[in-house]
Amino acid sequence: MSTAEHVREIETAWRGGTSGRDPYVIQSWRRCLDEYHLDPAVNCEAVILPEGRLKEHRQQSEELINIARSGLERLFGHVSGQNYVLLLTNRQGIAVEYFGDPRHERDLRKAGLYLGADWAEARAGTCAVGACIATGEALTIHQTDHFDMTHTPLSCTAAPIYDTTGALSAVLDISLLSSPREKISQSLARHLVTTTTRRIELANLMAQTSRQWVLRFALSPEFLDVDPEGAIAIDHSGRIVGMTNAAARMLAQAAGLDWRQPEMLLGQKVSQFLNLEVDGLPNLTRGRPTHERVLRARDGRMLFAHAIEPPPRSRARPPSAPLPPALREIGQTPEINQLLEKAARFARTTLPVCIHGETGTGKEVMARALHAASGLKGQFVAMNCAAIPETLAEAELFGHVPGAFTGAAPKGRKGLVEAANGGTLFLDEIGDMPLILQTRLLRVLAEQEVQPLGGNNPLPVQIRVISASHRDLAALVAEGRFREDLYYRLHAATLTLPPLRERADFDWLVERLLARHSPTQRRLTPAAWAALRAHHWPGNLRELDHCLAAASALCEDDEITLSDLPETFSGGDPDSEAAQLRAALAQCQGNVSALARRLGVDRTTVHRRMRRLHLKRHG
Ligand SMILES: Nc1ncnc2c1ncn2[C@@H]1O[C@H](COP(=O)(O)OP(=O)(O)OP(=O)(O)O)[C@@H](O)[C@H]1O
Repeated sequence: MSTAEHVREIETAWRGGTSGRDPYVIQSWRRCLDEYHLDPAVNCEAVILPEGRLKEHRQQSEELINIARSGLERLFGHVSGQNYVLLLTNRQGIAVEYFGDPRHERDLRKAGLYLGADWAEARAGTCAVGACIATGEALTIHQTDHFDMTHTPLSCTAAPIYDTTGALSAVLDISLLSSPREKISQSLARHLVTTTTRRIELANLMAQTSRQWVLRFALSPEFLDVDPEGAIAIDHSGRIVGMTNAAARMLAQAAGLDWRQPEMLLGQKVSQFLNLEVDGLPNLTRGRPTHERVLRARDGRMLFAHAIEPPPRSRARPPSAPLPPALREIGQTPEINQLLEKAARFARTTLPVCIHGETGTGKEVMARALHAASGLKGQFVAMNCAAIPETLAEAELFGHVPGAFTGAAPKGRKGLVEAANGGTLFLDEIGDMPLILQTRLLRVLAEQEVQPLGGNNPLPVQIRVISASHRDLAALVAEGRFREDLYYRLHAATLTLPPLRERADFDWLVERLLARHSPTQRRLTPAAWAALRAHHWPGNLRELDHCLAAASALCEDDEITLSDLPETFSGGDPDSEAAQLRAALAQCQGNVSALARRLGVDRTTVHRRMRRLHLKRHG
């Protein structure tokens, strides 16, 4: 088909002319023209994200990739030798996992059948991943079904993967660079992807469920125990707390509801949908023959069911779930790990969290990680209470209506509280918040609504507040400079970050920050390592970050030496006792015994001097 013919066909279909295409193809063409304003006459190359952005997307999808991997490997095994490529994309349409024949890597990359490819409909036009995200259904976009002529050689089949709350979380796509002309040739591909996504969802439900019953079901008894169609997680009171997409469709059909409204299903009693009470679950376990484990849905359909009992609660602490990826980035010691496990538990709640720690210890980084791990859909909005003059802070936080005060924005302005609606409001240096603002903030938190300055209509808001301070807030309360009621409201949960000088993962942090600042792999010489380890780090991670950024900028080859470090390390005042001792320590590569031998004193003397001069011990 020529480009002109293709464009003509799209235009005819857009005007409502008859077409032999599947309705979902026509609907996607319409979206491309009406919503994304794409032009079918203009060819666009496949978009592949740069390494850094791909890494972010992969980190966010890490848990899913791990659960999906064995299903993907198995599927790739089935189709190997037939030139199929598998892509797992996130819900934005970015390919975060890829299985393809390395011999065709160049062609696959060019066609966008590659890791990091962006298959969002708004950018790629009609394509299987994009249409699957838009419709939530499995489908095939075959050759000239594609909107953009760049993609018309391809045949792509995609199926959605839903999380246990019924939200679309990923798409599995199986594609061919070249395929037979008939679209029907891809029905087996469609069957394979839907089977795989169903199994991935089942595996995900099992992985997410530890304290609930799981009810698996099938329409016929033969495959019930080995390959069920769907599954539901049920809590001890008989309410549905998780489900696969096939289960959501079954439940919705049973009650005459729409499966696309999972909120109508989650939290409901299972007895609303099936002739089953929670007490009946033990009768559906494996101990009973499959053909006797029969249930009837409220619409009269018969189902075969398999109930899996929650594992008994052991007295010992259960092994902790893997940390959300955003939190894993923060540190590596057993102490930090304990803190991160605590943070992961807080992240799953809406409790206000107060983060303590000296300046630069990573309080904002922790707040952002908590937000990322919370799954909240709204934004992360930060305000530094110490940086904004008292006169402006009120309007900044709560917004204002037009003409609310002299100098107000003519159209009014949305405040940070409103911007954070549905997300997280991070209040840094909360101890510096003026008392009048504390009173207003308390009212917003108590009433869950905000009234912009000069306005009469309060707006309902749902925000999660994370606050941080390097000051002793309890002391500020005692001095009457911080409201006691606000203090208790913000301190539902607390996290305290250790100063850098106390962190045993210092070397790990240095390596990570170095990688962040050096495009190429850079090493530190032993003397530079020793100088860094010996430093007292009053500015904590921020100071370390800046120090390594400066050293990376100065360093001309792939080795950072003592002279690349800021002057304080190589001894700004070479005659000062601290500088001399630091330099001598660095020359001995941080080894206190070696230094003691060299100075002709014993080790305790060296240690005493180091303590006095705030020098840190090697390692
Ligand atoms: N876990 C970490 N790994 C690497 N870098 C980090 C980590 N935590 C913080 N940093 C870096 O340290 C610097 C300071 O972090 P952040 O702003 O979160 O600290 P803070 O405690 O909020 O500071 P302040 O008390 O001044 O508000 C930033 O450059 C950040 O990138």
